[in-house]
Amino acid sequence: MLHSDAQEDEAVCLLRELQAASASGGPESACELAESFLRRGAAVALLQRLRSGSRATWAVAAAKLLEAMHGLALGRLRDAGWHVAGPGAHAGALRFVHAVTGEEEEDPELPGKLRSWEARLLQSLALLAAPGECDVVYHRPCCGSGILLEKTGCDHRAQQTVIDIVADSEDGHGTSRLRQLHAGVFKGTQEGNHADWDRSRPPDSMVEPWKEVTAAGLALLLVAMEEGGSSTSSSEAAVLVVGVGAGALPSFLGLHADHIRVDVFEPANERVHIAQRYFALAATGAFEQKPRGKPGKASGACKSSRKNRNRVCRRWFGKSLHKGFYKLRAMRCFKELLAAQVLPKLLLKQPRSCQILTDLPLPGAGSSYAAVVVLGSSIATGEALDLPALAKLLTPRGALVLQAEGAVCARSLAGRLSSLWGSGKVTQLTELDLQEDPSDDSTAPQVLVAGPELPTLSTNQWHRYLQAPCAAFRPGVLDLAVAQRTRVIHVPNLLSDSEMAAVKDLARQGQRNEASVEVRSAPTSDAWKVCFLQADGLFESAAAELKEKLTSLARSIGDQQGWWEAAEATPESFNVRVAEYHSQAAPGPGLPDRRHFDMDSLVTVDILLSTPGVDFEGGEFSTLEPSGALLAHSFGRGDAVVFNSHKFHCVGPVTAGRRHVLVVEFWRGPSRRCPHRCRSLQPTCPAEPEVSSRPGLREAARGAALLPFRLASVEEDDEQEEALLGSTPRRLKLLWQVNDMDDDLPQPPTCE
Ligand SMILES: O=C(O)CCC(=O)C(=O)O
Ligand SMILES: [Fe+2]
Repeated sequence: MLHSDAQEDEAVCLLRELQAASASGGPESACELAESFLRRGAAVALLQRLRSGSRATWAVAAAKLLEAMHGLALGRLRDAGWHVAGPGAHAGALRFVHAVTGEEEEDPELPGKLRSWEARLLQSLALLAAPGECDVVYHRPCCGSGILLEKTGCDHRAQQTVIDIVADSEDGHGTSRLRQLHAGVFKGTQEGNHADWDRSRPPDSMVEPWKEVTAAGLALLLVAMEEGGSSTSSSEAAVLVVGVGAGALPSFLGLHADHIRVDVFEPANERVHIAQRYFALAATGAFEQKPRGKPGKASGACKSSRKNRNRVCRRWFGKSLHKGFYKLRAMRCFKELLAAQVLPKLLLKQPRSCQILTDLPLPGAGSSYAAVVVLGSSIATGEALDLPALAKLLTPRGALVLQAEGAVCARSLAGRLSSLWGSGKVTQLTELDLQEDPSDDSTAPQVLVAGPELPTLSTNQWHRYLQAPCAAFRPGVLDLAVAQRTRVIHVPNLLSDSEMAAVKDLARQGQRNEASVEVRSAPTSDAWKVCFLQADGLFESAAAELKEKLTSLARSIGDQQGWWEAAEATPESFNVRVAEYHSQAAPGPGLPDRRHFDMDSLVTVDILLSTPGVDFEGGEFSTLEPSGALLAHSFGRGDAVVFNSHKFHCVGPVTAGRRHVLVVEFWRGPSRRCPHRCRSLQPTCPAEPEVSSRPGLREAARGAALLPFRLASVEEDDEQEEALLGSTPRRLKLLWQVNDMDDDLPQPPTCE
């Protein structure tokens, strides 16, 4: 990009201004000045000029300005006790340590007034200023072309920026590249409201934040319900996505639901161009601007079959993937070649293209959609949305799925949707967050779903329409909210001394197989070790009687307590999922997460094998009750606590000695023999011994294409009293679970 001397001067002038402010008014006013530069869109412009390198003076001034701004933020943080400890876990982040408390934070709070996004951006400027770590690959300012993009009345919303961040990957092997799309003023690499694509993964993996997973999940569910309702219908199911963004949702649907037609309404050619060229969106349609160069360099999905990868690896390297491929890891040039040119062309499944529409289709013109999805910050405020027009595009059972930005926007959108179909046909969704304080959802992302025949949202529906076709069994667990109201049953003296000795002996045998031991306190310490006794069938072969005893105990308690529908409880569908021998030495973390639960299991039997107060101190087992209080359950050596696996439970830190427990989880699936806590809903787990030794079986064990996530829990938001009165929409909290089936398989080569 050409720039005039006037613009060149601008960088130098800004720098002088900043230096003068630092010298005279102190860091406070210098920080304010720096923030005002950022508010006016200076960061990307500075970075871009820095990269251009052709104008030495300009580049030097830009670098100095970025460094000076970064220095101001660091000075402020240092004053508050925070020091840089190194790169953070995420590309583009720094890790800070507090000198007094020792706390580690990627995003420590700056004291005083500096809590804005500008402050956060100031903190990450080091990355932007360090050559080679960050690249602006596309930038189109919306007004003006100087560093300061300010134009009266312009909020720079139309500005589009694509940046690449190159940083050390977590495993320390080379680098990983993160690509981000920012609409509007660049607010820093850590800011939430942008598309994030880790380019070592396929573009559909951009569907990760809760709101996107929710939109994708609802779209799939609505389509499946539609198809389920009229199997004779000849017309193909369709979804309309309003606004292309980085193309994450259409890419996802095109890959995981390639029988669905996906239309994308996007009148701005430039946005389609960005999604195609920089985010590998496969698109067709009568939009004007064709992408320049090769579309989507690293396009496609790493979901290709291992067989395919091996074929290509043999062709290119004369070796198969399993035998020695990883030795080539160090050869970066190979990796780059593989990632950029070989894999996309030869290996990867091509997603079905979406169709770009530059005008909304006319109602009744042959297009009706099971779901119309509106995501993205620029339209999420909803003002400009013609909801009645979108509503007319729905099939009779279809629904609108809208992202709302914050609670205020959600309320106003809900009001507008209610006027279409009545408040009973609108549901407001937020995240069921197990980690965070559940009382604070004012800033949580929200998704609204509304339609003339709004479907019931439940894990049962999800299972029936989307999971059942590719899962061998239904977990049949209680929804979380119901499970919290169940009781913990104390069974004194369940195991005799000799039975406990036998368990310890079993653990000694199990520990010989390194693969069946997991260090849960890693990387901080090795205080807490878990040995999976069911691995290789050890638990069932060497402890058959004990297994029988625990199974019948767990089953009868569950029956008695009503933890499942009587009709579901057949003896064949109640088996040991995992038998864990835990050993935790002081100082050990316990299991601090108060909302931890044993997902997908029905009953957990937890047997204490050490004497509290003698063998160990601390390590108290508690449950989080619906009242919000922690209820401690004291149990002695040989005793068991038996509880519904979906009830929240936790363990206090072990402060002295060593605590041993045997934790056995039962589920609807088959008895597992794999060396981990299995998450596969297939008849066999890919990591089971006989499966992993036979590649053919292994492919089969993965079964039909599973979606990468599923609906794990739906909780009614009972804090919302008006909802009960029927004056506001229903509010539900959704929890999504990752279906990471490939956990135990060798990872595909990392692409750059
Ligand atoms: O240590 C315990 O008593 C319980 C452990 C547990 O809940 C788990 O590992 O899931
Ligand atoms: Fe647990």
